Amino acid sequence: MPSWKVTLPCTRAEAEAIDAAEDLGLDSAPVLMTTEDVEDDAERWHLDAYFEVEPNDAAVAAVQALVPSARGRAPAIEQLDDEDWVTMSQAGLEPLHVGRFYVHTAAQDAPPPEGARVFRIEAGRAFGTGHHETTSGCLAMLDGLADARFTDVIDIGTGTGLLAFAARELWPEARVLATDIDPVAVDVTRENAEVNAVPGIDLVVADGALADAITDRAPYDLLIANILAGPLVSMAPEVAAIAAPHATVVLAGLLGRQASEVIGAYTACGCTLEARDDRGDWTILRLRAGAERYVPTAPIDPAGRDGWALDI
Ligand SMILES: C[S@@+](CC[C@H](N)C(=O)[O-])C[C@H]1O[C@@H](n2cnc3c(N)ncnc32)[C@H](O)[C@@H]1O
Repeated sequence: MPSWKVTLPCTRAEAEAIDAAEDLGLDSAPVLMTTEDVEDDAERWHLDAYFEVEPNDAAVAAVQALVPSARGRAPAIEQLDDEDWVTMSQAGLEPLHVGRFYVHTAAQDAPPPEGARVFRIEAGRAFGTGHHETTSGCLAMLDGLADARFTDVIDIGTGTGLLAFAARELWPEARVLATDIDPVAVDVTRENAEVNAVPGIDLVVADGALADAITDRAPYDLLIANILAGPLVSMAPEVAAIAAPHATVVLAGLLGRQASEVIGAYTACGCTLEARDDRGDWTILRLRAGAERYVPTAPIDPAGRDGWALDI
């Protein structure tokens, strides 16, 4: 999770021109947020850039370059603890209504729409209040599959658990396994499952899809992974290998310009593209696994995955 913040004042025009997922050409891409501050009846704006690692001089310079009006001003650089980030990222988030799902955080208590399945999601130290385009896009994609029948579901990179909970709601008979590389996310998912009275979510801390706890219960007929383009590409053979013939695969976390590379990686493992939803800079893909179970052509070594650092 992001843990450093670089702040600079900016103008409204600069704020409006800044894109949250702007590619600054850095190894560690920041999340950018612009905020309007009202002080003494005057309109002021500032830019916050959240980094997962301490920003170096090049990273700070890249942020400064976004706001020429702040030339000569020293940026405020602050280290955040996880709770600070979470509080900030949840503050002001409006409840979200996607298909039959209504998602809110503890900060909002407006009455939900009648008939909606309500999830109160605390991100804790994990990702996924539903407000990111990737999460809401996956929710919409799952909601659109409500008439399908699935018996074995896996949510790889579950974050707060929200997508696994939606799957549980849509397919009450299915076995649902939620995994994350981050043990904190698994704890947060367990807590959220309790708060929302979501039964029967099995949880595993695992990197990718190679762990015995995952492969032992393969194949899965619905696979969901909202991670990032690099890991999605390098994980394609292991994800395809746990998919049942004709399984549905929902992928997110990729930018639109990365879609062809991700689609190519899964096509090479027997999948075909069925649907694509572009939301802002982000793209959600739905693919169908091949008619026969995919067998990787070479043994997969997670330590040998080479796509992780790719800026594709
Ligand atoms: C963008 S968040 C998505 C969270 C949630 N599924 C959602 O849609 O809101 C990506 C999650 O994937 C997890 N992750 C990253 N790399 C992973 C890997 N190799 N294996 C499993 N999970 C991974 C991260 O810890 C994080 O919780």
